[in-house]
Amino acid sequence: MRRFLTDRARRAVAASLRGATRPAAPSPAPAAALSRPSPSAPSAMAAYMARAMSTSAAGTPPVSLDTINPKVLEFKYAVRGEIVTHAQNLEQELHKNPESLPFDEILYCNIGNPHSLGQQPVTFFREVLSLCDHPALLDKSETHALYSSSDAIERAWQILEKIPGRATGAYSHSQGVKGLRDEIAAGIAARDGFHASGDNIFLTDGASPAVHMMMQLLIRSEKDGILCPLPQYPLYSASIALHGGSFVPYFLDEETGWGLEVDELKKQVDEARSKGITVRALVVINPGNPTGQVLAEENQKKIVEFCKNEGLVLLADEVYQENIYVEDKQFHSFKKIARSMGYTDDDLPLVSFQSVSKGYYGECGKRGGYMEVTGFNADVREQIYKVASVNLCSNISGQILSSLIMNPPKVGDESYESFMVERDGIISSLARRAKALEEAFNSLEGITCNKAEGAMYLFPRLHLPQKAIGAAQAAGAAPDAYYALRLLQATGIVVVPGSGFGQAPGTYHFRCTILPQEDKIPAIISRFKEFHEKFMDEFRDVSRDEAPTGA
Ligand SMILES: Cc1ncc(COP(=O)(O)O)c(C=O)c1O
Repeated sequence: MRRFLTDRARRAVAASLRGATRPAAPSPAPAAALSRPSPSAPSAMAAYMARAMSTSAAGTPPVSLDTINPKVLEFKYAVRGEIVTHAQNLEQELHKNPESLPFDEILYCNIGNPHSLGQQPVTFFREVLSLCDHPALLDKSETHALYSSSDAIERAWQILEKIPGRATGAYSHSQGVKGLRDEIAAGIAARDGFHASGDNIFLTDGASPAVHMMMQLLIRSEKDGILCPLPQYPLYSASIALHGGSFVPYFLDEETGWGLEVDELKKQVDEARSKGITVRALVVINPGNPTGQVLAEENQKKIVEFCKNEGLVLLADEVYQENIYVEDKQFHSFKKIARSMGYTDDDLPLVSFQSVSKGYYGECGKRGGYMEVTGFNADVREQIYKVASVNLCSNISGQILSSLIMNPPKVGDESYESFMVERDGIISSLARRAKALEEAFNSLEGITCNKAEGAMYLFPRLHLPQKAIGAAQAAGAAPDAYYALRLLQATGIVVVPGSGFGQAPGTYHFRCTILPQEDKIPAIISRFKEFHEKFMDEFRDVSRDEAPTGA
């Protein structure tokens, strides 16, 4: 079993998550462009502006790749990368000339964006949101006939009471509306069985800004390192690069179902420290993206213990907490695990990220989410608040939705039954889609695929023939990117090459969401199979009997 990779291999993978080209040092701007105009000289100001708006005297534009922040050039973001851009171009081509391609639609399996693939919003949530946004409807008699349950109307009233001025168009407190934070805290306490406080909640425009905020807080220079899983969701590598820190990878073990081993964490921390890196935090994504594993409670305990012993902040990305598809696994928040071990706020700095974009709700476009920040002292908390206040506040619809997902209808509420039918319908359908795709991938020559225990993705491994690897190299592409591009061109199916998430050297994967609607899955599977079989036939360099098949 592959456990630990060599130092060189690890560096190569971490580097592959950055852009291929590091910018040259910025060339000095011509002295004339740098001289500041005197405020008392309007004509000099006009000349300065004219210069700044056009190209410099030397003919170089005032802003070029050589002069923008090199940290921006440094990272890659594969889930919206080149394959997706190519897919969008093909989509335009299809609009113009539907007969021009061998398929009639592009199937975006690249990103966890459920509503874009036809998932319907949860009625209760949308009814409450719409009433909060247009409170005049609350006073109309027709509203009761139009809205499916009176508790949605009642909930909208309750929420508006919590919002100062009942105004969803006003800025709120920079951590979010206090009454909504208290509601979220009550939801966390009900989920975990341990106290939670609204004062520890920071409402954000999705989990992404919350992650950026923590990186901004923790990273002082490239000497500060953040331990992240590989494969990882590229928000982490991108955010660390943007904030000028060091990405310290730890590998998940594919052979044990993407297991997270504390020995591996320890080895990476020691290695980073030996190079003068101060490791500040450990990122754990549970359930995993792109890998779909759900951590076992005992494993989580070891991780908490490790953070405590090593003095690390635990950054727990728990955005897929509602997406569990197997009976023998359950979601446990890291805060619950830490509290059940007897650790209090004084023992362990821990941040949990949650989002309205995932779960059964999948409301990515509403941009809602929060982080629960515990175990930081008051001085540091004040600084986190200051960082949050630079953005004034997160959007109010996202705040309301965050409170709703953490406090959905309960037994006895009028809307409870219909809500549960919608909720369970979505989760059980996702489970069926995950299983159907996993079985299809595993039935193919040259593909092995771990189960998606949770989240929204499968991350199959491609055992590519040497000839295919050679063809990719000749085309100047990573082998998995070459495969993904050929798949797109032949079928219209968009997946993300594994190299965008980081993978053990010499292994190739792709990430495919389980999100296309259930009635589309058989067609996707048959299109995929047809493509894959032809691809293997084109490049096969071993006999069919020797090639590995499904796990
Ligand atoms: C693991 C993980 N964390 C965070 C996010 C960010 O989600 P959002 O900013 O939409 O809340 C995503 C999105 O796919 C994700 O997969």
